[in-house]
Amino acid sequence: APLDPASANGVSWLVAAVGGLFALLSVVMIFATLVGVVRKTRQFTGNGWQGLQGFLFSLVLVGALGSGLYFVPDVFMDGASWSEVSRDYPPSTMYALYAIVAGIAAFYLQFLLGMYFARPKERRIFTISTFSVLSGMSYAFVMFIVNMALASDGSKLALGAYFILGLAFYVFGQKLVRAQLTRLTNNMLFAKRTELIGKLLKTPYYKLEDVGSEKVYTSLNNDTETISGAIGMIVIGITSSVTIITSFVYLAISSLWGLGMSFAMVLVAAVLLIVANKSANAKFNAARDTQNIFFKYINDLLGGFKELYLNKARRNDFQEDIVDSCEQYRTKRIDAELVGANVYFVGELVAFVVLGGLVFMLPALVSGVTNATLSDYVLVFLFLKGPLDNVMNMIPRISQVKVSWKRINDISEQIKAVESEKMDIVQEIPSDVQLELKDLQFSYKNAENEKFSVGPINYAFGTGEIIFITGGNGSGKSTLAKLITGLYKPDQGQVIVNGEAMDTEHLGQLFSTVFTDYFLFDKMYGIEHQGKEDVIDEYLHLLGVEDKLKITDGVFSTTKLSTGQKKRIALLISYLEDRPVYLFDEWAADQDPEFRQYFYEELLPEMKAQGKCVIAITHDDRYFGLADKVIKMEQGQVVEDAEPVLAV
Ligand SMILES: Nc1ncnc2c1ncn2[C@@H]1O[C@H](COP(=O)(O)OP(=O)(O)OP(=O)(O)O)[C@@H](O)[C@H]1O
Repeated sequence: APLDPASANGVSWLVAAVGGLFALLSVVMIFATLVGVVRKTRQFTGNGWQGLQGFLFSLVLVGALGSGLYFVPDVFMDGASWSEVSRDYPPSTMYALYAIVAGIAAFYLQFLLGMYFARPKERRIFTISTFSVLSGMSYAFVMFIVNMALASDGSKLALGAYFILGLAFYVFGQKLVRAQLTRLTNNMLFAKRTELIGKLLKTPYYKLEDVGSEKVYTSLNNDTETISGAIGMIVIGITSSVTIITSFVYLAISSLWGLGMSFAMVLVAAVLLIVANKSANAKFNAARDTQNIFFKYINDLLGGFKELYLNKARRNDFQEDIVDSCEQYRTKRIDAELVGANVYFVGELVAFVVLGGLVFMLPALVSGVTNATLSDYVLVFLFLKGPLDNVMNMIPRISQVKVSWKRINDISEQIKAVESEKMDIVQEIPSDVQLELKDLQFSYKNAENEKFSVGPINYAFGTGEIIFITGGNGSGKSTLAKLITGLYKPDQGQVIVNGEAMDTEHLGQLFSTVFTDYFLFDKMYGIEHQGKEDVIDEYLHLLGVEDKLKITDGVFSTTKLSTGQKKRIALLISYLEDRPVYLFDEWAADQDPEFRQYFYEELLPEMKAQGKCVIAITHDDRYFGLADKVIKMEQGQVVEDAEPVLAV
């Protein structure tokens, strides 16, 4: 008989224990769901016709499962009835039955409750894991049925019905698990991305400069993808592990020795795989580092395309370097992939090694191993090839996820600003400001060769004044501007606003800035443009770009403008921002002489007359006379508080 009372006893106890525990867990879940319903954190969602379909379908499946269970003695225990089973078999058999029935009933109830009283964004981990396990067991079950059919001499139709039942549960379980997982992983990806973006947008400028934008880019893009991609693999791996474990239980009935031997071999293979994988990973990491260099070259290639196009010698030199970098990547990559291929082979071979070991060695090692037992094992391991591959493939994925997860968290940690909360505080912006730079001091920490420091600087200016900052290239003008506007945090000293020291994070709210590397978004973010259409049109006209550009609902018709035109739009935007202090970093450098004159002689005085404080970094000594104060910089120091001389 396929299931004799003696060998069934142990399995029955196991089933009774697992089933009972599962039933208990389901009951706990039912209570949790009911508590949610009472507390109104869960609402009834019928899902209409689709919900009804789902219910009918689940009813059919549960019905099939119930009848399958009912006919177990008939098909698997020599045509016995349940009453005969309870009389002839050990009591554990009936306990197993009760546990299974209780488990199915409780789980089905919690499944329905969870379906009809869903909580928004619910993860349903219990349901997903159950279906994952169920699916894995069904796969193993299908294979046992085939084994039994091969061993039995009678009619195989009843076994065929179980075959179909097992298959149905396998497919249904997989479908459900994958659908849920797709949602789960994409939700996770969404959450991680938005979290990182949220953090990034609260990160002070100087922190991002320290971390480097490339790193953030790869984390946001590649690392999040790696994780979400791997989660699916890992869950499939878990389903497969269940199949393997279930099969092992089945094999234990057939021969404990065989089980021990296969278990040992699978274990050895897994350890081998982990070791091989470690070395593959180290090599992949090395390859990734060279890939980063290659990416930098691609950036240079596209960014400097014009310069390369115009000069053949430059092109050739550059090509040499970029090909060299490709070459390094190739070597490292081949190295890594060869080791990776070994890992793959180890994984692929596991099922065959176990199979061969059992067939050829087990009979020699243990006496009394029958051919029937061997063919049982062979069939099971042929079936298990897929699941074993899945589990073995899961191992490298886990380490990839670990690496990516660590990188995301590292970035997240690095950009996590201690003071980031301060960025959320909206302070009232005064219309009149007096700014005082007090012992302001700063030096670049990331400078590889020589360090550049600014300050200590003491200076005061405010509303109704035009301040020019001048000085040679690299004298620290832009650095000072970044300090004043709070883009950089001073190492020492403070910026005092209307008599009170202000946090670096809050300074930015006072300023409307146009830096030399101004970035023009294709939309007027953060600007209330409604109702200002007339003013905008007037300014577009004044700035001479009215034919070039239309602004509809704050969206620019194009950003393909000349450098000078872009700066003019920047001026318009800073005008609309209407902050008490304007800061222009060599704004006029890109403008034609007429407009330059218009900027210095009309616009700046107009801003001043409106009660703004205007700070301009400039080399235009012709217009120095217009300034109320001129700060001259040399090697990071203010050298001269030049009283303006009127230009002639
Ligand atoms: N991100 C940075 N990291 C390290 N050093 C920097 C950085 N930015 C600028 N520096 C250094 O600081 C010095 C001053 O640069 P800054 O841009 O303030 O000069 P500048 O007076 O505005 O010059 P220019 O007239 O050429 O715009 C330079 O010598 C430069 O090497």
